Amino acid sequence: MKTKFYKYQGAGNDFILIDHTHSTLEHTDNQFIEDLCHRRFGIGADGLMFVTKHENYDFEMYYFNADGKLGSMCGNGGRCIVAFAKQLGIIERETNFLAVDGPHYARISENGEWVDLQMIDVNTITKDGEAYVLNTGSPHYVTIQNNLKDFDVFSEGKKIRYNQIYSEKGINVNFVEDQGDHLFVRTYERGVEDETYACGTGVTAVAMAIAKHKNQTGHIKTDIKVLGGDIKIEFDYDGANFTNVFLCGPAKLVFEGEVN
Ligand SMILES: N[C@@H](CCC[C@H](N)C(=O)O)C(=O)O
Repeated sequence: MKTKFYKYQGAGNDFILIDHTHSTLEHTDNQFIEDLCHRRFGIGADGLMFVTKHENYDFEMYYFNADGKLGSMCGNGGRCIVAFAKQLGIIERETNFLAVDGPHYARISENGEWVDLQMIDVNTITKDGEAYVLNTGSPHYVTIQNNLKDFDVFSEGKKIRYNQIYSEKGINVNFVEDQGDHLFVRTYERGVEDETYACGTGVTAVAMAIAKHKNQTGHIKTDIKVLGGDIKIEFDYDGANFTNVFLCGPAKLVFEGEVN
């Protein structure tokens, strides 16, 4: 049987999307998902998502990392699945949907190519040496790095992700350089086990860590550059809790096709 798929990207974080609204998602073939995400032998993607029906929400998001395993929240994936739900006619320009970390509100721009996604509130940031560790739907490690353009994100990120503290559960590792009017961020992603062009929960974690680092409070807007484009983060921070958190950026259909 052939399965129709759609390929989306959000700031270069790319995903395979499959409409599964006709039936519930009871079994998943994790090897097949890994094969489809493979960049040489498959379609190629950082992850794969199913959109399914839900009684109390517009839809439910199921996200798998490129390794074929069920992931934690994917922010850029969340923005792409919202654009996909609009393409399928499930929603108009606003939605409330369910993901692995709970309900999310999102709104789509008039041209359909920019999605603002509300993320979970965060009230815990810990430190690991000079680095910040927090969960924005997925676990993140944030560390400041000078000359980030020339830094070996793959090797250094992998070392942290697989060190004694994090190797069992894994962690996404973000390196950030303050470039004045914006932050430049590069991320080593768990589940892809490589650097990706963008990580939505990652840049959200970075914006929060930098606000804490600089002792900023109030309504904070952060412009972020990643390898795949530009992302904006907004939240309120009272010195302890991050609320009204929005991850805003592009979400675009790249191509569609069928797999056997
Ligand atoms: N690319 C994602 C993060 C996806 C989750 C992650 N790889 C994990 O399971 O740890 C994003 O945009 O947030």
